[in-house]
Amino acid sequence: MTRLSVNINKIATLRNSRGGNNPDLIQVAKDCEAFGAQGITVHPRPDERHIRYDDVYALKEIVTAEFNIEGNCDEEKFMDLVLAVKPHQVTLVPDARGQLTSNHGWNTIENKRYLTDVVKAFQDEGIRVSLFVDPLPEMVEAAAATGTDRVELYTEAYASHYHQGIELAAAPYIQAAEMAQKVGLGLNAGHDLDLNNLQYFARNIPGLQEVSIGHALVCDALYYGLENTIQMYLQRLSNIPTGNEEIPVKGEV
Ligand SMILES: CC(=O)[C@@H](O)[C@H](O)COP(=O)(O)O
Ligand SMILES: NCC(=O)COP(=O)(O)O
Repeated sequence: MTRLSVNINKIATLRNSRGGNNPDLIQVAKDCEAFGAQGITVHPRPDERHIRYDDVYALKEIVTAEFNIEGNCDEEKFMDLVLAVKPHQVTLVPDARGQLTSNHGWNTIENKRYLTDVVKAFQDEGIRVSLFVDPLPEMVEAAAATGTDRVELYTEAYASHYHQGIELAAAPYIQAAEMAQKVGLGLNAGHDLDLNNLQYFARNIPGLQEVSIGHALVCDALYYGLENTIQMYLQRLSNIPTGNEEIPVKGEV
């Protein structure tokens, strides 16, 4: 079954908006796990607009499910943080400092040499590496040459076009996923996935191991409550026909 990693960035956004500790990010992470989340994802950005670097150290002490840290390895502080915290997984995202949110994947062809070195630095510390990429088979194929364990498909285009034609919206992701299988990469996905678009995606993308979902899930929790909402997302990921079992991946840590 595709695993659900809950991104708690927006919990930190709400907390920071008043300068106190409400909502308590650490307690929310514990509760997300208790409610069924199979992972916790955070994306500490250089401006610490939501997740602060200190949060990551505190979360490391309490997260018992998969801990996934996202960020840009161009930032030395991010590299140092991840190598110190040693999460289960690091997802490398080529975001510039001023971006509102993540909006593109790596050019794994142009950045092959650089990413190869970075991937090794994390793998040498026992950290699984996932590269955030657009749903382009050539970017997936080139990602494999860096030695990465997985790629994460950037799903904003799927979410944006889902309503105009679901098969057409999913087609590039199926092709990218088939390339991932061909080159022996594990497969994650994320960005703008929600209760409406998730089930079709999970049922039709071969080898999908993990989705990380935050913004829509936190918005849904305002109406349905956090426990209910996590259960609703897990329900979208359950009863997936076999054939989407986790694929053992070379170098998987
Ligand atoms: C990499 C990705 O697509 C998202 O996880 C992103 O990290 C969300 O960041 P914000 O929560 O800052 O929009
Ligand atoms: N990698 C995607 C993620 O962690 C959450 O993205 P979103 O659901 O907040 O768009």
